[in-house]
Formats: sequence, C-alpha cells, structure tokens
Amino acid sequence: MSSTPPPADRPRPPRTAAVIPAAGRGVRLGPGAPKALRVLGGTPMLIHAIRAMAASRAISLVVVVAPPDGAPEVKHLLDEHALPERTDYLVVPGGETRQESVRLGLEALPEDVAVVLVHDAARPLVPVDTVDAVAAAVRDGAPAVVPALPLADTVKEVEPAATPGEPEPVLATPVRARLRAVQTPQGFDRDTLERAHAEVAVDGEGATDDAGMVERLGRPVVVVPGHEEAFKVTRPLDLVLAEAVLARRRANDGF
Ligand SMILES: Nc1ccn([C@@H]2O[C@H](COP(=O)(O)OP(=O)(O)OP(=O)(O)O)[C@@H](O)[C@H]2O)c(=O)n1
Ligand SMILES: C[C@](O)(CO)[C@H](O)COP(=O)(O)O
Repeated sequence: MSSTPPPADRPRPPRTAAVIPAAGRGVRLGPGAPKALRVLGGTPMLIHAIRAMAASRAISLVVVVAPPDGAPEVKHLLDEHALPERTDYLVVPGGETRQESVRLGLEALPEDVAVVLVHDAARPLVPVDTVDAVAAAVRDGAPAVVPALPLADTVKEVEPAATPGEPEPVLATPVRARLRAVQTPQGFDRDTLERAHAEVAVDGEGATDDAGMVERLGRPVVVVPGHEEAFKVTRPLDLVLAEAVLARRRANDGF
C-alpha cells in the first residue's frame, strides 16, 4: 500500500520568478539619482515595480538587478519597505546594458525556477492582471509572451540623421494596424530565455528587449493585450503622468 509522502519529501512544483532590471541611469529623465531609485508618490519607483510583480500569486521570487555599484543600497531599500512575505527577494549588481543586466539576473536564479518574467523597474504601475496574463500564457505552453498595445501614432522608418536636428529622409511607412508597442513584463520559458542570452550576441547598446533575442533564435513569440498603465517612465513628462495615475488609484482606493 502506498502512502502520501510527508510534505518535506514531496517534490516542489517549478517556480515562476521575476527579474527586474533596475541598473539604468535614467539619462533621458534628466539629472538625479538612478531612475529606479527616484520617488513616485513618496516611494521609490523600484519598490512600486517590485510590489507590482509580487502582487501576482504566480510569482514566488523577485530578483532585482541593481546599479553595478548600488546593490548594498538597493538591499537596504528593500529592507526598509513592506513587501509581501510569501515572496523571496534577491538583489544582484547589474551591467552596462539592459541586456547584460538581465543576463546577470538570470544567472542568480535557483534551479527550481522554470518560468521567468522580465520586468522593467521603469514600468512601476503595471496592473497585476497583466502580470498574471503573461505568466499564465507561458505556463500554458508559449515559450515567449509579450504584452503590447496598438499604436496611436503613425510610424515612419527613416535614415537616421548624422547630426541631431537635421531632416531625416523617410524610407517607409509600415502598416500601423500590424504594429504593436511592446511593454513588460515579458514572460519566458526559462530554457528559451537562457539560450537566447547565451547564443544571441547584440553589439552596442544591446538588445532593446528580451523577446527580440528569442525571435532571433527562431522561436515563436506571442503578444497578449498590454495595459495603458504599464507605460515606461522614460522622460520627465512620464513622471507627471505616473504621479497622476498613482493619485487616481489612491483616490479610488479611498472610496
Ligand atoms: N545597464 C542597464 C540599463 C537599463 N537597465 C534597466 O532596463 C530598464 C529599461 O531601461 P530604460 O528605461 O532605458 O532605463 P535607463 O537605461 O535607466 O534609461 P536611459 O536610457 O534614459 O538612461 C530600466 O528599468 C533600467 O533600469 C538595466 O537594468 N541596466
Ligand atoms: C523592454 C522595453 O521596455 C520594451 O518596450 C524597451 O525596449 C526598453 O527600452 P529602453 O530604451 O531600455 O527603455
């Protein structure tokens, strides 16, 4: 007669982890602290991003990729702020490009992680439903999943000017209905993402997103609906919008 093994001996199901690259300087936001450490509604942007990921029941580990010389400061920041206790947190130093920072975050993952969501610290207000939808699509079998929205503007492909401000010749106008503006978290089967980072070399500033590296491997990438509030804080006006969204949420929570 077989008996159910005690909980300690039962194999644990594979985990889903979030890697949050937060090592950027935030040059486009203007002078100040590294972008992830700048404050939004009184709380560092990075803490908002961590809470957004940890709010998902799917995520049991969050790996934060700190500025290269800022890991102790970021660890301290995490200790100072209330975060869900059922989630584990790790902090590792990042690299010179986003691609390198994500790779360093992947290297810190324990063996039992099978699904990875990569989420920009610069997208602090992503709703939990978007995080859940991405994680679910990967668990349902898609090797790579990106949330995205249709574009409001028409997009032109140009010959970039050698000198900023010079007129740029237009080369083409892609059909807008086929274009999507891609957000994060981007979700991956771990093996696929690790292979992409190991095999796809992108020179210069690196790959602008992780799914693009998976595409270069020839693996399928699918899009799920993104969310307007998952926008990336890049320029000063984005901070104004982020403060307004946060104020609206807090007002709604008050009722
Ligand atoms: N070397 C880098 C560069 C970027 N990032 C992270 O990647 C995300 C998206 O990058 P972006 O919005 O471009 O941030 P910055 O690189 O900080 O912005 P900028 O290009 O204006 O300096 C951010 O959470 C950023 O912290 C990172 O972890 N390591
Ligand atoms: C990953 C990303 O957020 C998807 O839109 C984006 O490509 C990051 O670009 P950045 O220039 O590093 O902010």
